[in-house]
Amino acid sequence: MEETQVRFVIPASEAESMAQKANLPSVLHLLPSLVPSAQRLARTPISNFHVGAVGIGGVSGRVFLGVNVEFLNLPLNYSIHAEQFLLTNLSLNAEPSLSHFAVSAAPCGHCRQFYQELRNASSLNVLVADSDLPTTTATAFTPLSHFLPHRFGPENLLSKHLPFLLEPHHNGLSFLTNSQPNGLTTTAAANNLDSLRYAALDAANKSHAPYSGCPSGVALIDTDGNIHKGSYAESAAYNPSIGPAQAALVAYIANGGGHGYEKIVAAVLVEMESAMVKQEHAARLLFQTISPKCEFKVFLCVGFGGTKRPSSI
Ligand SMILES: O=c1ccn([C@H]2C[C@H](O)[C@@H](CO)O2)c(=O)[nH]1
Ligand SMILES: [Zn+2]
Repeated sequence: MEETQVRFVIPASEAESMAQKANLPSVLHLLPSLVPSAQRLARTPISNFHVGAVGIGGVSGRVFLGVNVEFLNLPLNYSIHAEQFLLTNLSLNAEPSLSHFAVSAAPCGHCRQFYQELRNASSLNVLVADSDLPTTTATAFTPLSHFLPHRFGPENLLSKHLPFLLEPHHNGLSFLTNSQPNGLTTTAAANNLDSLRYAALDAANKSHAPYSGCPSGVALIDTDGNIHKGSYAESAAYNPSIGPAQAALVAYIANGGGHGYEKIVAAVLVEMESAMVKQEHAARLLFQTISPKCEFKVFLCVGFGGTKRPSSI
């Protein structure tokens, strides 16, 4: 498919007309056709292996893209998989469900696990749009349960009455009184400190952290004065979780925030004072490494923490 500037979120009406123009029978067929365009947006300084994932929102019909992102000079577990990027992109655009997605290579075990956080995990339709596969396999959506038949998931730990990933969350967090640290020194960032703090608090309130009860959020600002925010999202299996700093970088990339990261001038993390799981050191290291001049501040909050911890046996 011809493209120069495919965007990370495509409105439903535009997706419909793209499908019609390309003579495709439905928007579902558009998903694999956009995978190569998504792949070109991947940021892979380490592997040079470009993964693209393209999904459709179950409620709005919008089409969302995801790409893999690797960071030089950091451990590999700071990387973001295309499938995780895709879910983060849905979350930051308040899309409450994903029904189908196409991806350029078979999703790894870690992504199969991360997708268990969705209420419709078993019936989520996946298409591996790998041009090396026989066409029969390459054109069929298959339920995620086929890729991960014997699953470990949220219901092993929690009640299904709690919100799943992508469903609306409000963690009831507010700032600790008198928790104002020194202001940021960069003028643009200092002028926007309140907006940044509240954007990070909002992101923390939307965080999916039912397993630890330690939600968090990050907001960052770039040299154009644009604010990008991201919410921490946990997995029942812990390790495929996505940190709040990575989630904010997904927003930065998806909003067209520029090629490198040196435009990021300040970042604010909001997390709970009493948190057992803290993001501060990991987030600071990430921003320091990718944008050495970026100022990084932490604001503590209090609150219910959103969801219940798993009960012990
Ligand atoms: O399911 C997968 C497997 C791998 N990758 C990325 C991670 C890394 O950037 C590169 C090589 O593993 O591909 C994904 O995005 N999704
Ligand atoms: Zn993966």
